[in-house]
Amino acid sequence: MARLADSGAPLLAVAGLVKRHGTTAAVAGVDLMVAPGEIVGLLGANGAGKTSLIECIAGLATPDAGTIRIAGVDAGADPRGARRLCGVALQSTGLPPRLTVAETVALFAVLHGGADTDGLIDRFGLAGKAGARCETLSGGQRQRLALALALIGDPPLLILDEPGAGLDPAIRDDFHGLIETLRSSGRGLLIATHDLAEAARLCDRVVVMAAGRVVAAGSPGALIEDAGGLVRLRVRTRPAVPDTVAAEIAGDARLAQDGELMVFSGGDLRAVLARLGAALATADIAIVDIATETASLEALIVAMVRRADG
Ligand SMILES: Nc1ncnc2c1ncn2[C@@H]1O[C@H](COP(=O)(O)OP(=O)(O)OP(=O)(O)O)[C@@H](O)[C@H]1O
Repeated sequence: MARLADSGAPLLAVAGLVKRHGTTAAVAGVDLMVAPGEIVGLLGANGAGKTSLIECIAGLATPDAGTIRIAGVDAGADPRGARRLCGVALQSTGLPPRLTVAETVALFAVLHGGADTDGLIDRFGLAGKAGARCETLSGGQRQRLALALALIGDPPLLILDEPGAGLDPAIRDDFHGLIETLRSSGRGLLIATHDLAEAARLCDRVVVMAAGRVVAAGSPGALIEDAGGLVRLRVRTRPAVPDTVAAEIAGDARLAQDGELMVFSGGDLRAVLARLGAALATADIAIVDIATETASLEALIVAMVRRADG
């Protein structure tokens, strides 16, 4: 694992992937990479093709075209070899209800290659539940067990489906901490999520899918920046800036002025900031407060998905 992580080669390289269900192209030509020590978020509306893509990568479905390489192993040529390098925690992977946590971990260890099963149970805070049947676990305990099972065989690539779904905020926070530890160990993680706060917190990059294609990719911050970054600029001065000067500062941006408060929106707000600095440098007017608002990742993705669907 460490050697693979150190090599810098992608842990996942998907190229030109197509997956059809009948006449529907659920995945219509997708390229995707995950590097060692990177968490990539897979976002998109219901039906965008995320599950179909993940099922192909996890070896649960056969693509109609394209290639998948996991830590350098071509999944088309060596599906079993590729599958061993990829740990998967899907929502649809049910836990065996009547088996205990320890029995489940032992069973997966037999199926996927030996592991320090007691160590894994401890590490995921499940030692107190080792003898409990899976059907009695809470949502958070189930998620932790699913992640522990995905790690059996020490795969360098992990695929997680909605990892924080249904968890209360404190437990979700702990769980996110666990995921970050896995990233620091050099693993690559691909996370499908509808939770944009989760994506913004965890992901180094996000890939947005719509209608089977990738419509945007980049770091959460870069996507917001590309989409215009600043959406509103609120400036309070003392005394108020005269109307005519305020209009010059606004340029092509909208301006709402109420005494000492000016709110600029809708134009090139970086240019507004520059003109504001220049205009006030020579006037006897002080800036009392300045606040910026940026687009949320959520608003941005809703807009992108609408654009791609329309
Ligand atoms: N087994 C199937 N048979 C027919 N069509 C399918 C099948 N599985 C998925 N599809 C279709 O493929 C498209 C992509 O579905 P997919 O489940 O991959 O999307 P998704 O992004 O995972 O959605 P969600 O967020 O709702 O889970 C949808 O139009 C869906 O109806």
